[in-house]
Amino acid sequence: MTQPVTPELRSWLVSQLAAGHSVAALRQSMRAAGWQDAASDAALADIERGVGSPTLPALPKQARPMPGPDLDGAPLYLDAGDRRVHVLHTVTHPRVVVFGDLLADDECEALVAAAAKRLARSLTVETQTGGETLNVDRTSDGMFFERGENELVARIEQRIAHLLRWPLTFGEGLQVLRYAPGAQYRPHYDYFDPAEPGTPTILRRGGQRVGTLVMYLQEPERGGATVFPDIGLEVAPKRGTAVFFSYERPDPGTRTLHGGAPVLAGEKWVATKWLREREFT
Ligand SMILES: O=C(O)CCC(=O)C(=O)O
Ligand SMILES: [Fe+2]
Repeated sequence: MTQPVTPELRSWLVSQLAAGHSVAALRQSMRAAGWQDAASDAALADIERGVGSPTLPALPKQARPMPGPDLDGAPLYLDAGDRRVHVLHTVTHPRVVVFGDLLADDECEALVAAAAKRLARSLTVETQTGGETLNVDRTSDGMFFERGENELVARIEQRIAHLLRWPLTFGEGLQVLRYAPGAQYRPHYDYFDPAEPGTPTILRRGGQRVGTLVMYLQEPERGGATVFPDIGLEVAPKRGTAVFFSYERPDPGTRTLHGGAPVLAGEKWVATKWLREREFT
């Protein structure tokens, strides 16, 4: 006999997910409350897919959990667990939020230093082997940290999970990019293009990307804004500041086209955190 999944249970699950609880934690609480795993899994799977079922009325579209800060009451500051973050600028469609003081200067410097070592090594390897094909759309150099790789990375990931109310385990590892003068990242979407043949394989690791946080670690002297051509927004790459945006479906209609404008002088460093629909493994 399968237990019925009531609309109340469903909305409770949605709110718990939105509050940042992991699917694993919810499954455990449901088991403790006497739910059969099959019933929990069915409810969670339906919510993750954002669809209804015969026993489960479909949720209104806006109820699908998405990452994002709690802007109720138009706060000027947000509690990110271990840090008070400034709300500098918001856009509703697409959802864009610019945060000030998300990272301390010494955190930015330490991330750059740790990434620089790895970047230097990977550049050497590439020169020796002939390297990967040059991507003309992105002329920056990049590396990835493992999730929770060191104390600093773990602390920043925890802060982001708190601020954006999205489980830490749904995030990809932090990516660090360095833009030398002249380097840029042409406008693109961060979601995986459903029309690309490789996309189904990529999606097995945690579903689509649904949100992006670009954190500025080192500011160039000129240039290097993060630009959103569809909405005429340019975010200055100020150290410690970050821009967040989300996209509830992999579609240009989300107006999340964005890029890194060419750096005109100096060096720009950013760290990007991409958020997936589900646990990223
Ligand atoms: O460097 C920037 O301003 C944008 C970076 C970006 O779009 C990305 O990492 O996906
Ligand atoms: Fe991007």
